[in-house]
Amino acid sequence: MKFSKGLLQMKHIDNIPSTPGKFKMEKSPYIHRLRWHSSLAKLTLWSFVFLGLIYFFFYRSPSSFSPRPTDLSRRSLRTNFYGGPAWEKQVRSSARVRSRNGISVLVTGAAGFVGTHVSAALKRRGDGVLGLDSFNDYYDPSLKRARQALLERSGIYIVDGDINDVSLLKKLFDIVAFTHVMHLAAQAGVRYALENPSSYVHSNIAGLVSVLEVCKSVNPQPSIVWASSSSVYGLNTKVPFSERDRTDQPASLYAATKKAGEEIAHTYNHIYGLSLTGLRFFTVYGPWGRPDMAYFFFTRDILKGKSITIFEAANHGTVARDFTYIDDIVKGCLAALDTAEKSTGSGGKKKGPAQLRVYNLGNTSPVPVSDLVSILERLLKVKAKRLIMKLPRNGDVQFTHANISLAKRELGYKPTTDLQTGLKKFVRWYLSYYGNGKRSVQ
Ligand SMILES: O=C(O)[C@H]1O[C@H](OP(=O)(O)OP(=O)(O)OC[C@H]2O[C@@H](n3ccc(=O)[nH]c3=O)[C@H](O)[C@@H]2O)[C@H](O)[C@@H](O)[C@H]1O
Repeated sequence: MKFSKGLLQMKHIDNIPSTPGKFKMEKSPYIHRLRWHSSLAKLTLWSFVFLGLIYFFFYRSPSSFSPRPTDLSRRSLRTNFYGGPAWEKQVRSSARVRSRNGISVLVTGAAGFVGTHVSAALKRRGDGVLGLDSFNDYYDPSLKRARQALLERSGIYIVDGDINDVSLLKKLFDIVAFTHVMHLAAQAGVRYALENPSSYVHSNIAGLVSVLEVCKSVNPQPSIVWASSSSVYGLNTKVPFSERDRTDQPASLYAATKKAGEEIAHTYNHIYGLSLTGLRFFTVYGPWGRPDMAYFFFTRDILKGKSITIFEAANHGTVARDFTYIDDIVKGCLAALDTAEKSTGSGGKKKGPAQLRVYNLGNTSPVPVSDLVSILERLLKVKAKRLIMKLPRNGDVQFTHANISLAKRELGYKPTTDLQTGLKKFVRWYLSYYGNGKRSVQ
């Protein structure tokens, strides 16, 4: 908005010399010079006003007083102030371990879909949990606030802040010596990268680096488990996808930033001895899910009687996903935290080799998107208005299928929920959350 106002003013200034009659030769040269001088003075004045406004908006605005977000097109250009005894007490209490051998975990993206479920599960077992979330408006923030309210009821506090805010992260580590970081804050969604590419760089690359920078410099260093993605397999055609397969042909910027994250993890492990585990999630779904995902907005649109677009590959080829239920993913996340070895560095220096792992967390049984729609139709008892469309080249891949033998062997990961059962639970939640008419579906 500030930009467009500025541009409007600039247009206005540009218009002055061409004001009708301004340079008409029939007027006396003296008058002409006088007018010309006064126009020049006006132009100079307006230029100063305009430059002043630019200076005020871009250099003196409140957002510049804290570490400045790198992405000016982003939604959260606000500054939060943290601190004070009451705030610190809340942070400490939320992160307090309440069971023997419990861990204290900083969960980034705690108001997100996976973050909420993981935080709740950790708290249930007596681990200490502190959440961090920027509550950005990539999708309806009121859903994030509802998840926050849910977590608050079980004593989990979510700090409202950005992972790029290094001073905030440091402050949190000053208050609590977290043993683990569950880093789930990210810009998700494959197709949105066409609309807002910089948000992916801001969260998935700059944000990851700022989390790792702080983790490497604190003492003791925490162990880190973080969310990578099945999308790193990109255009691979060999299925099922194994961790040993190539990941150098991403189909979306989202995938490219997750792949970059895996390389960045390698660097911080190599230089600083950080223990790092990346989890490649396969299309996670379930209650409290993300409204930008197909199963979620298909449900909304089927109920509204709106048509839905189902993608198909060339020659009527099937588009399928290894849809993975949230409870299975949570088990995988907890197992990754529990098997994470300690980081080996201190004072920002590596003292020995540290653990570096990557696991597929999928369901290992892909389902065509058209079958997903049929299941939803049965559960909702409404016929979908299907529009079949050729898979656009917008970041989507045709097929995902996880080989989970490594996670099975090393994490004891064993998914137990099929799509039919998982969607039943999702639909039940969806109807209870949106169905009473109090909340609008956005
Ligand atoms: O595993 C991941 O790493 C990613 O999983 C998820 O991506 P996807 O698997 O693409 O899920 P999602 O958008 O729900 O589309 C599902 C299916 O519906 C098809 N699809 C989609 C939209 C539409 O209008 N029509 C359609 O057929 C579409 O072609 C696809 O086949 C996360 O969003 C992402 O953040 C990341 O975590």
